Amino acid sequence: MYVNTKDILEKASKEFYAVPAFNINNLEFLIAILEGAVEKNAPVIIETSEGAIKYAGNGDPIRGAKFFVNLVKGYADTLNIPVALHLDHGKNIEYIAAAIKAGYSSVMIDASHEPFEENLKITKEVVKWAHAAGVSVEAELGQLAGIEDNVSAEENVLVDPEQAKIFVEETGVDFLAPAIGTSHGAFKFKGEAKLDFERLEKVKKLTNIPLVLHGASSVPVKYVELAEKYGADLGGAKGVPAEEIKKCVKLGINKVNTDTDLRIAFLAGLRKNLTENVKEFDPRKYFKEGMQFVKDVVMDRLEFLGAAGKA
Ligand SMILES: O=C(COP(=O)(O)O)NO
Ligand SMILES: [Ca+2]
Ligand code: NA
Ligand SMILES: [Zn+2]
Repeated sequence: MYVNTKDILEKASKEFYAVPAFNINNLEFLIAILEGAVEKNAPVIIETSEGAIKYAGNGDPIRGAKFFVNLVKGYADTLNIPVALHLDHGKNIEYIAAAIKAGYSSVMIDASHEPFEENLKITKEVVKWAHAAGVSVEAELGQLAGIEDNVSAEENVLVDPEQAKIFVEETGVDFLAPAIGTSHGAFKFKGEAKLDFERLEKVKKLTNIPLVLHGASSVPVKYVELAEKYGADLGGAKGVPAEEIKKCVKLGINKVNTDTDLRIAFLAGLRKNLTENVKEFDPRKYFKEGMQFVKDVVMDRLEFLGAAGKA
């Protein structure tokens, strides 16, 4: 069933587990994710960046947002697990408005590159607007390095826990993404992963709302190697080890944004399948292996985040 993201995350926050938020751009990832969540009897959050909405709507945010709401709601309403649809890294007011109007469960307003007061002001506006439409809101404090669609920043700016307390009280935001050292994309960290756990613990204590970990892909070696075996060049790809993410969950992370891992898994399956089946020209056949790998990554993540069985 299609639900509000807040319902999923409040329960997770109370019981100290996390629910993955998987980014999609197309039908194949959506089917693989939802079938993985069904198999694990788990809640799941589907999220689309503004770039995904632009892609699905061929440049029109209203068309793209409606397309995804109908696609996700249509499929989710036939399932017995809670499914939410979230706008990831909302920055462009046109896209945020389109998502709210189309019926997204929640929207992120990402104004974390702005000065604190500006971020607070913009977020407050969006919260008023979204709440009037029954839509929940995520915001971000601090900055992640790395790239993702229209989101890019030179380097990490870690969250200030005291600021987080004020921010949550003043804005009424439903869940918060504190920057604690992760970054977007497949090339995280220069050297070892270093997440600021003490900082995370302080933010949870001071805000006591569901928290979001961005840039949380682990970049599993087996799919990187398989993709490279069939011609990809992902040299130097590195992610956040699952053990580090589990530590974050224990400290109060409840939504874990995962995009890159699904992209790499699908890429590996697609390259392998196309290479091994040179006569195949039915996409329902040559997409299958990539979809299976995406489903495997989804089920593994639902398991280690503690969302399995929580539907
Ligand atoms: O934060 C993410 C995804 O991060 P990854 O690139 O690590 O999958 N989406 O908002
Ligand atoms: Ca940001
Ligand atoms: Na988000
Ligand atoms: Zn992100």
